[in-house]
Amino acid sequence: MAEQMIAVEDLSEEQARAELARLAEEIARHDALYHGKDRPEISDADYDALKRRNDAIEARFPALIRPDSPSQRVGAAPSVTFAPVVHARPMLSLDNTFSDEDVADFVASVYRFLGRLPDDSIAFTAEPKIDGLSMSIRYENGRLVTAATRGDGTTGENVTANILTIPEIPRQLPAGAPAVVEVRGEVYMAKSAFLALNAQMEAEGKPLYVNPRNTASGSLRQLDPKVTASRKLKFFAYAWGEMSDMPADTQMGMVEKFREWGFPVNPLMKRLTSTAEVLDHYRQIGLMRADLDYDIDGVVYKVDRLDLQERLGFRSRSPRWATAHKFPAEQAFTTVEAIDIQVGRTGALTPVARLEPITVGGVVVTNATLHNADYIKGIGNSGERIRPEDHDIRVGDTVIVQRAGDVIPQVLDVVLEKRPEGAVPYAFPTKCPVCGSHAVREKNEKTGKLDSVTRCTGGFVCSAQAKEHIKHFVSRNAFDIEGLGTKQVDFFFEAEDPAIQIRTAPDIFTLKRRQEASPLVKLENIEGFGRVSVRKLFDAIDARREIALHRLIFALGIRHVGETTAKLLARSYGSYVAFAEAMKAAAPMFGDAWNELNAIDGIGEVVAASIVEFFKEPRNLEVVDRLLQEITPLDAEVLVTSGSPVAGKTVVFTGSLEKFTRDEAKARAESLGAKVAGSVSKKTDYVVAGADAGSKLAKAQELGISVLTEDEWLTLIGG
Ligand SMILES: NC(=O)c1ccc[n+]([C@@H]2O[C@H](COP(=O)([O-])OP(=O)(O)OC[C@H]3O[C@@H](n4cnc5c(N)ncnc54)[C@H](O)[C@@H]3O)[C@@H](O)[C@H]2O)c1
Ligand SMILES: [Zn+2]
Repeated sequence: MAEQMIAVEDLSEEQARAELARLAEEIARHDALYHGKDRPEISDADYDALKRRNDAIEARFPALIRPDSPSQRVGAAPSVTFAPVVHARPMLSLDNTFSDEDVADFVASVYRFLGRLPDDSIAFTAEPKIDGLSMSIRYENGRLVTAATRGDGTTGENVTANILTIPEIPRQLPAGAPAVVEVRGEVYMAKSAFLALNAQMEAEGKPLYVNPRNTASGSLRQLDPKVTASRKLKFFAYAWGEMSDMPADTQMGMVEKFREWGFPVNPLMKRLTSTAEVLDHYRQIGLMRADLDYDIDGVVYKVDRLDLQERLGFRSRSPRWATAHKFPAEQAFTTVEAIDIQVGRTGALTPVARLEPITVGGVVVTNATLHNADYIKGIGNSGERIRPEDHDIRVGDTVIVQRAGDVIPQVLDVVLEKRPEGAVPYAFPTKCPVCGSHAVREKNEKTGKLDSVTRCTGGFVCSAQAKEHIKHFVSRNAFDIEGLGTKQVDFFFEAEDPAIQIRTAPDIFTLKRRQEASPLVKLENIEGFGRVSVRKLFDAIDARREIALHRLIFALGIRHVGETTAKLLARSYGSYVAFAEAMKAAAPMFGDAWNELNAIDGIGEVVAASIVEFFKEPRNLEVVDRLLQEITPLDAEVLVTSGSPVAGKTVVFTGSLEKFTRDEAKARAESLGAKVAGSVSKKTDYVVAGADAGSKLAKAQELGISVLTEDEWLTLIGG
């Protein structure tokens, strides 16, 4: 499809002849793949485009129409695997319409053909176009005798044994049905059955099926009817072939008869009289499309009155009284030209496929998300296979792209047959493409497995994340700088002039100096800032040049380090220098510093790893150093855990205490690293009993736990 095609109106006769020959061959090849093998190589939309080009050339050069032209043929030759069935009446295809104008043209052509009938006097039926395969089922004297596929329209394949495995197709018609009845309709596989089948294939480690249509067709055209039976196929009746008697005189009436005879018919079929109504129903069905349990690819319009159908008759491959109004294709094939990495506001590295532009669902798609490293390999979020092992996505691959509703386009699968030689598996970057910091996959706390997301560790410096980081930095529980709200941060971040730009946290504290040094660009002259507000802003910034340690730690925006963790860290290490040194020492993720960090109650391995990654990244340290030239973190009151005789011990206070209140006792014990519990258990280390201690004391004695008086407790903790 990529080669430059000459526009139809510019073709010379010689070129047109050659092009028609090429199209005849190419379309025949796709027909054989699609109808014969159930293995299309191009999307339906691309196929339809080839057909339309063929039609357009033939319309310009009618003399060049070939006997083997795709415009004169239906389907593909029947497979020799099945006995041939010559259809009593041919099984034709449908003309396609793609736009509202096409539909209006169709309606107008019907009126034109039938002679001057008053506006809106011709009724049309509108019903979903089921994406399955058409089937003709013949009944003689009420009994099902043959079932045949469409084949090339004249001769189909005898699949009677397979059709008999579909329970919702009656074997016997009720008394009163005509002697010869050929009911035609669509065999399809419900989406739910398709998903269940694929789930089973996956469990058995077998390759997955591509879509319900091909699977239905493949399931039906099986030599072993048992396989067909296991596939739970379904049927909708909507047309007929030979009928020894006509039981109704409208399309709607015929379908109603089928329903009475026990055939499933589509409930969304409607009889309508104006183009506007018809188009409205098309849109209604379009809205329901995703929720239906079967795939549809359009809406079929048919003239309702059978006498009018007869007058309209047929073209070579389709009736003049019907048309299929197709939905925009939601899947298409295209090639991956490159895989780029986008860095999100939280530092997530998201791979994006740059695609050769393609129309999907009526919209041009040039990019599709590839989610994460696992998705590229064909692994889902819970570690399950979503594509076969060798279907990893590579640059140069031909892929199936899907766009459903407003969802970002996705790459569904890879066409292995089209993988170019030398295509190599995609190597996911280990460094952030924006800032160069190293990127990591975290371990999931619950499962112990690697997180699917790869993240940039340079949160503090990475420009992809910087704006969000600055907003976090100035937020209420961090530096709490009044006058630097979201709007202002956006303004300073986007400012071009270095005198007013804030791109990293230290820039906040140099803003005033830069302003004073800049005679030209003055904040107070910029709309939204007055002299007063500028002075207030600088005051607010200066007021934070001394900052509580936990606020600074929180402000760094280290992943997983919230306010509570920041406080724990501040109280554990006391000063910024001690904290930073310990974190650098913990980098190998073993040894004393690492163990000490993990021993802090409330800090798990994931949090610890995240802090260590932050301090491993020299880019982060460089910015923090610049920040520390501007601010002074205040030391925190250190929580003495090491060297404390009660660190890690569990204490229960009971009875009425005289030397301290319950709250004081608890706070003191906790500051020494002890846990204070409300009840006595085997895990209790000490029970501190005041006067009138009751059941807790008894329990402690029973369990043999040390019981201390208030004084003994004070002696133990050193007063
Ligand atoms: N991707 C490929 O390589 C490739 C190749 C060949 C065909 N195709 C696709 O197959 C289709 C072309 O095949 P086609 O010639 O069968 O034409 P068609 O599918 O566009 O229309 C005719 C068929 O619609 C079906 N149909 C479903 N619901 C119907 C209803 N309610 N009333 C009447 N008919 C209904 C019938 O089976 C009928 O034969 C197109 O969608 C085309 O894109 C794709
Ligand atoms: Zn980065």
